[in-house]
Amino acid sequence: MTRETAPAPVNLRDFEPAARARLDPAHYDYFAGGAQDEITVAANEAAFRRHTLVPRILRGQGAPRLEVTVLGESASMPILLAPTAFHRLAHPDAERATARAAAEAGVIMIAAMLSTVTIEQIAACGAKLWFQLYIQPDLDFTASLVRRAEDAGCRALVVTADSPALGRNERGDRNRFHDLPPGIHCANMEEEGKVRQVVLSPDISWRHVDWLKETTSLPIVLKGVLHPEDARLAVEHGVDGLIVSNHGGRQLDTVPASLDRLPLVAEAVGGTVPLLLDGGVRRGTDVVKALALGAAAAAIGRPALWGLAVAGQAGVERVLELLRNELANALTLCGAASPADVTDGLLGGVAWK
Ligand SMILES: Cc1cc2nc3c(=O)[nH]c(=O)nc-3n(C[C@H](O)[C@H](O)[C@H](O)COP(=O)(O)O)c2cc1C
Ligand SMILES: O=C(O)C(=O)c1ccccc1
Repeated sequence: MTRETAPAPVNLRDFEPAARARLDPAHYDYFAGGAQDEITVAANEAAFRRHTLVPRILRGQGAPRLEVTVLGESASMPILLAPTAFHRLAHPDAERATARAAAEAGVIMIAAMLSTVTIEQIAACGAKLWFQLYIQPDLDFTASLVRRAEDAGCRALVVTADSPALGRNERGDRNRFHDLPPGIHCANMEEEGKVRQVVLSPDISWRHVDWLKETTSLPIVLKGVLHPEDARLAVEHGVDGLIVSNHGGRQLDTVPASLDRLPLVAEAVGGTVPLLLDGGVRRGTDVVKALALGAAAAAIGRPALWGLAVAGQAGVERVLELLRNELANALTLCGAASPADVTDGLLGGVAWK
């Protein structure tokens, strides 16, 4: 028997080839790719595979409850949508489809500053939102973006700190993909009919974090923390949460897997601020491992884009539903009643290096 249509995706990884079949190859490469040799891209997923889980038995805990509260915001499960740029490349409904899916699933969406519809349009879709910011050297402009995010109802600011320059994506070079296609632009950067250039500035420093704290009363989450000393500095500077992240392997290549940095960062902050983890999260068991190593929640980047490319809002919803079901099943099989019930006692160590 020959199949006339591809089988429906049954897990997050299945969404990638399905998305690839629908996307312009240059756009697929932009989403999938990482810096240079993509060693860090591979390391992120590999790190989850190395860690083992040792379930507890006969705990009679019933079906697990998945709800969590992160920085005062409740969510239906400990999974967020990581900020990713340019959703319009994946689907005409763009970030609106992603936000509607997040609203439906009850998860927090971290809306990227470089979205292809405005933060106000995203906010109208009903999801719990945090706003991701690349601090621009023009602080008046940055402050105006912060005001817009506040006014739109965003409940935290996620400051991406791992991007003093853009990483080197050679797939983009090969494809000569350096500009957005006509009709697609960074909607938040539009001013009087012109679109401002985005600056990833090597001048951004802790001074800017201090400035931002004076500028907004929203909680500030620093994204891209890998060094325990930076985690300590972040707490000293009054940051409210950290995302342990290597930007999905898209910035400096040969950086270690974010999961492998999580225990060091957790030790450095000693429970003073909540930690989130992104990079390579593809399975419910990955989320359990992130929680066991000290994260309050995990975020997914590319899988949501694959869902968006395959079926718009419904595709992102399906990605979240699959991950939710896997997480519930993994927690049940671990004998854990809730995310808070997950400790490093469930970890069996690293199986191989
Ligand atoms: C296509 C794409 C665009 C991204 N754009 C941004 C961005 O604008 N700002 C940001 O802080 N991180 C950005 N990221 C990084 C994600 O927030 C996240 O750290 C990463 O995707 C997590 O890894 P994963 O894709 O393996 O889940 C982007 C990632 C991808 C794949
Ligand atoms: O692609 C990315 O990962 C990203 O963060 C970015 C940064 C600047 C411009 C476009 C995307």
